[in-house]
Amino acid sequence: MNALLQLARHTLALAWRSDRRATIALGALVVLEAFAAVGFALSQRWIVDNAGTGAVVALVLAAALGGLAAAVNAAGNRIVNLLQENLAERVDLTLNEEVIGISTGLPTLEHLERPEFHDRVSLLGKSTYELALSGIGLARAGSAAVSVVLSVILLSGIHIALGLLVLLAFPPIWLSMIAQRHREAARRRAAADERRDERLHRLAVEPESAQQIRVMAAAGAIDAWADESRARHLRVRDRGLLAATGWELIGWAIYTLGFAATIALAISMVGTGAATLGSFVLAVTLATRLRGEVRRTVESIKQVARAATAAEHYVWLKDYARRERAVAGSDPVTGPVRRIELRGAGFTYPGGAEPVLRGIDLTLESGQTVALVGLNGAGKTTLVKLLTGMYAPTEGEVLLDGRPLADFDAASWRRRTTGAFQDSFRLKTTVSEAVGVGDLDKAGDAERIRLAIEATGVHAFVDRLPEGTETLLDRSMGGHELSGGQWQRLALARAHMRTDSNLQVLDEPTAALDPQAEHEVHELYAERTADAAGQITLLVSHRFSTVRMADLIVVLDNGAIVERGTHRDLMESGGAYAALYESQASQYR
Ligand SMILES: Nc1ncnc2c1ncn2[C@@H]1O[C@H](COP(=O)(O)OP(=O)(O)OP(=O)(O)O)[C@@H](O)[C@H]1O
Repeated sequence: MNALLQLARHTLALAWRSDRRATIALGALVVLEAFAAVGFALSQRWIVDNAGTGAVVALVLAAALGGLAAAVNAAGNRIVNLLQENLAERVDLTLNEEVIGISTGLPTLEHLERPEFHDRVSLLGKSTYELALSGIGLARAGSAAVSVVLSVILLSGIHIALGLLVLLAFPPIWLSMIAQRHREAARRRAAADERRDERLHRLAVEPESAQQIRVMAAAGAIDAWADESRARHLRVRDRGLLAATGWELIGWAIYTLGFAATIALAISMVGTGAATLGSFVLAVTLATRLRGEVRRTVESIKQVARAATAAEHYVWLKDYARRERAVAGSDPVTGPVRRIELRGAGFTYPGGAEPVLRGIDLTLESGQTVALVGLNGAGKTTLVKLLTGMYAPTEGEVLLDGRPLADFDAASWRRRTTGAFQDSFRLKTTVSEAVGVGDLDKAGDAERIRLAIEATGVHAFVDRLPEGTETLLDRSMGGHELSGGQWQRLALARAHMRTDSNLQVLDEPTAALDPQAEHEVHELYAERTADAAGQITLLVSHRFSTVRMADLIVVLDNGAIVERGTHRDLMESGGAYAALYESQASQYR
């Protein structure tokens, strides 16, 4: 009962937030429907019993009542369906916004590593229709119940056995609830395969992946993997559906037998004179309608049960966000941070068996450029994620001027960080929007955007675009497409927007640039580090010509720091760094 009330509260609030007028209109129509059903049956009895008695007024009133009830029923149904569609679309939008808000409002990105989070978001996304209609489903179940009670009172007046017909409603209702549980459990089991299927199939139509898939002639294989996942999730869902249908059929078989017995009883009562013909018509009309009411109740219950599962995902997501926010720090990062430290820091990804970072002790001082080097998979990007507060270390801590990063409000630390990354995302907006978003406070400042564009060399190709910085970067919308290197430069300009950052991270953002361009970019950031008070630059690169300029070079191997020092120190010590540097330099020679 408590869960039902919670569901009603959540879904009504959602519907209310999405479209007030539609919610009120639907509520009013559902109440009218409850009385229309009984009104129609009563009018039938009065018409039959008064036919041929000369009671014209009674006949006219009975006919008017019948007509009105039938009209409310027919028109009501149609309007309810229309309003429901409309409301469902709006609730869908509201829910999407809320889920995005929950995801982006979380202090770290840890939730994105959790399959359960993705499963619940995707199941919720597929159930917004049910969730939108569940408030109305509950109201309809209530209205059907009122209608059933009124029918039972009238039927019992004819014969108590007819009144008991209502008991027959319980097997289909109860068994349909069991059926629904089977369906939901199957959907839950199928969710991961369903996501994989969708994701793989999407690869074929997204421009970034479609080309590479064709070059490798891998479309068939990827399609086959997607099909395997589809076959698996459909098999699981079909099995659930089969079990559910079986339970529902048993319920309706019991009901149909009872219904046939009732009609037989009503016929025999008219035969023995125990009931008038009008009462017989009333009994048949009510019994028939009762079947409709039971069916309506069963449908509403199904809808509500589906919505209850969706609401459970919704409540889970909200609770998850609340729990995460409750343990997150709230102190704002104010003045420039002079020292960022990692102390005994280790990290294991959620669900991961092995730590990918262990025992990291490292201090970054303001004014320093620190380079991280190491083989693929050594843990460089993960270290960056800890420093930018995307993940909290699972061991040890990150300190800002001696205080744990966990004490600070994550958003305020992010406002003090900036960066460009190896897999920078392609923001397909206008050039100025794609750059301006690097510092939202200055996103409308054309002068600031221009400076960022010029400093990073983006103007060299943007000025040749048909509408300059107002050019739309989206081919699918008739806009312009950039090359891989141009997209990377745009990401660098975005990172350049923020002038009051404390930590700037360059995590291989120049892989697609030519060596000369890369060199210029790193010089630019080194200048920024020297100029701005409190600026710390963290550089991840595989190009040693760039790395050698750093004040401190840190070599990571298999999640641990194995060497640190300046280029000269490390070359003199002749360790891992010197070997890596030599092997790259000899290739150039
Ligand atoms: N989101 C993730 N979930 C689980 N494991 C991950 C995740 N991201 C990275 N890893 C694992 O963590 C280890 C370190 O990865 P990381 O990206 O930090 O390495 P890297 O040194 O930056 O490598 P590269 O030079 O290839 O960019 C790898 O073994 C990788 O498989």
